[in-house]
Amino acid sequence: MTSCFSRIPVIDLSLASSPTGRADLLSQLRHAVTAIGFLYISNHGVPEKVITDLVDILPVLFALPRKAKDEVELSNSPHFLGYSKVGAEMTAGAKDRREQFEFATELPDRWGEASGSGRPGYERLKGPNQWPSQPPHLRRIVERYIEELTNLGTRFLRLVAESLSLPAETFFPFLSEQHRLKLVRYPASASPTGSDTESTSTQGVGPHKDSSGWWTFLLQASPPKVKGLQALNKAGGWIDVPVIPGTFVVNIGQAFEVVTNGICKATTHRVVSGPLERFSVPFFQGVRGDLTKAEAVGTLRDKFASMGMLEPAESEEGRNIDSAFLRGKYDTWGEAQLRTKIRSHRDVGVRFYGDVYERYIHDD
Ligand SMILES: O=C(O)CCC(=O)C(=O)O
Ligand SMILES: [Fe+2]
Repeated sequence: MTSCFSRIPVIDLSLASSPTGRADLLSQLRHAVTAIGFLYISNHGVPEKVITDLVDILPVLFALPRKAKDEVELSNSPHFLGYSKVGAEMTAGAKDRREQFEFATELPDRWGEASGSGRPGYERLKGPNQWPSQPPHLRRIVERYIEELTNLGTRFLRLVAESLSLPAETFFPFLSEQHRLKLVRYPASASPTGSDTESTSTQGVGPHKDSSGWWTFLLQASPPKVKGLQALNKAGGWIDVPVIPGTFVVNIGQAFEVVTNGICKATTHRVVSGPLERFSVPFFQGVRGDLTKAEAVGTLRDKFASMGMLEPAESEEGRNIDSAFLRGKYDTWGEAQLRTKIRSHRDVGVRFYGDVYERYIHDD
């Protein structure tokens, strides 16, 4: 259950290799994943240069002329990869004020091959990136970062499993070969002189639970004076998640909430833009498209029940998880995912997914 937390814990992953620190780490992690759903990790093992290369290239990338950004527009891509301009996305019924480049693990488009016919439509979410030709080295830097975060994600999942008293590799069978990442820029919101931050703040991204992955590993790529990210506690309070250099913010996505029968909650969060421009890089660990609801909910239920984790008071909450995947009419994670993508990028839906477009748009 997401508790009434007032701060987000910082968990030092280097304790994992200390014989005395490991038990401490696992107990801190267990509390963070079952009671908060949001945490920072420090000493995470991703080389500093891999991170600084990415952070340094963001202002250069976003300073590209409009024409260069439009050449890699997301609407060209059946895989929903590429550039989206400010205002292209809506969350919680309002327009988000951010621009972004979306990339993923580089994969061939197997759906489009003759031998791929008959594959489900969601397989088409996998495919090649659209790489802008400038700045130089962008592709190398992003690919290196994806590689490191993929490995971090795997190491982290082992620890989470252990913290829940499960075998270390419990969550691996749910993973996809594709992980997605966004390079995001929130423009500074206009700030009339003398007015306070609250009245000039705008929706960078509205309140949401992450729907596109398993776990999210977020790099806040701006200095600590730049605020914006907030997580919602059980009392309805928005708790600041300030920039802490050297850390990633880690939070639970909806599929993980489903697989853990609601024991680990996907915590609602948002970004409120202020007077300073802000950059961030969320990395969404991918979930296997053919994961069914029955498998997602059933695999661990007996295990959790036998460990006494699904007590009667909690089980109802666990079974009523607020997840589009469970509530929707589609049986696989891949279909639920494709539907979400088409509904937020309708031009891509019309252009590449004509066979399901009408059904996905009108099925609420
Ligand atoms: O930019 C951030 O700090 C958070 C972004 C986010 O929550 C998202 O893209 O899902
Ligand atoms: Fe998010």
